[in-house]
Amino acid sequence: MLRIAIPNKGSLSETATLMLAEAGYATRRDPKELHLVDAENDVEFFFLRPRDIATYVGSGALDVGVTGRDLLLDSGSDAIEIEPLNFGDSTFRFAGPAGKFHELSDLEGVRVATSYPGLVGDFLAAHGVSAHLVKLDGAVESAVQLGVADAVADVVSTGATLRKAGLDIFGPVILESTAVLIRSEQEQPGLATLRRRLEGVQVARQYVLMDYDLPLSLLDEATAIAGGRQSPTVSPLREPEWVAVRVMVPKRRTNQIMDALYELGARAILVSAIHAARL
Ligand SMILES: Nc1ncnc2c1ncn2[C@@H]1O[C@H](COP(=O)(O)OP(=O)(O)OP(=O)(O)O)[C@@H](O)[C@H]1O
Ligand SMILES: O=P(O)(O)OC[C@H]1O[C@H](OP(=O)(O)OP(=O)(O)O)[C@H](O)[C@@H]1O
Ligand SMILES: [Mg+2]
Repeated sequence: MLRIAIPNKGSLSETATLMLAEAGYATRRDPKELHLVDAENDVEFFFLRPRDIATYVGSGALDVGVTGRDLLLDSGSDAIEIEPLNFGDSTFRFAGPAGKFHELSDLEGVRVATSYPGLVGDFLAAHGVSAHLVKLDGAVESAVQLGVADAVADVVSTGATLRKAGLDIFGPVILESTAVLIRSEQEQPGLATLRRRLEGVQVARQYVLMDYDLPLSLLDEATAIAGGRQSPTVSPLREPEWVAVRVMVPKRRTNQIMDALYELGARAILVSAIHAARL
C-alpha cells in the first residue's frame, strides 16, 4: 500500500485534498482525522503539517508527499522532488524598510528574520554573505517594526503583507516555489499510478475541449492558432468542403482562441470541460 503525506493545514491543504478527490481517491470527512486508509485504491493517507512532510518522506517513513518546494529545501531532507503540481506558487524574497537595502551584500552582518533558516542560510552562504538569522514561526514581517530584525526573508504571494508592514522587496529572488510531489529514495510501485492520476487532474483543470466547423481549405491556418496537445481530430461534415475539428486548448486562452478562429472563418465553436484524462 502506497503511503502518502498530505498537508493537514495551511495554504496547500485545500487544493491538495481537492486534487486527490478529483483523482478518485477517498477523502477524509473530519478535518481532525490524521490517517485514512483507501483500500480500494491501495493507498494510505497521512495528514501532516506541510513543514514536516519532507522529513517523513526523506526518512522513508512515508513513500510520497505533497509539500512546497521552499519547505522541501528548508528541511534539508533527502526527499526527492518528482514534479510540480501547478498550484501553491510563491516567490521567496528579502525585504526591508523602504530605501534601506538595495542589494544582497547590504545584508552583511545584519539581522534577518525568517521561518525558513535552512533555505535562507544556504542561499546567503552560496553568495558569500554572512548575516545573523533570527528564526521566527510566522508573521515575520512584524520583526522589523518590533526591532528584533533589520530585514526579513519570507514567502511573497500578492505582496500585500509586505506593503502593509511598510517593507520593500530587494535583492535577488531566493526561490520560485510551487507545490511539488516528493518521494523517498526507494521508489514504490504504486507511484506511477498516483502520478498518472494527478497528471489527469491537472490536464482537466488546465484544458478545455474546443469543437468547431471550418472550411477544409482553412485547416492549416486554424491548426496554427490551436494545434491541440498532439494534433487536431478532423471529421467530415455532410456539407462538402467543410470539416468538424476538435482540439484541447489551455483554459486561460479559451476566448482569445475562439476570437481568432471565428475571424478566420470557423463557426459553431463550442467549448466543453474535461472531467478526467489520461494522456
Ligand atoms: N500566500 C501564501 N502564503 C503562505 N504560503 C504560501 C502562499 N502561497 C503559497 N504558499 C506556500 O505554502 C507553503 C506554506 O504552507 P504552510 O501551511 O506552512 O504555511 P501557511 O499557509 O502560511 O500556514 P500557517 O502559517 O497558517 O501554518 C509554502 O510552500 C509556501 O510557498
Ligand atoms: O504576499 P501575500 O499575498 O501577502 O502573502 C504572503 C504572506 O502570507 C503568508 O503568511 P501567513 O498568512 O501564512 O501567516 P504566517 O506568516 O504567520 O505564516 C506568508 O508568510 C506571507 O506573510
Ligand atoms: Mg504562514
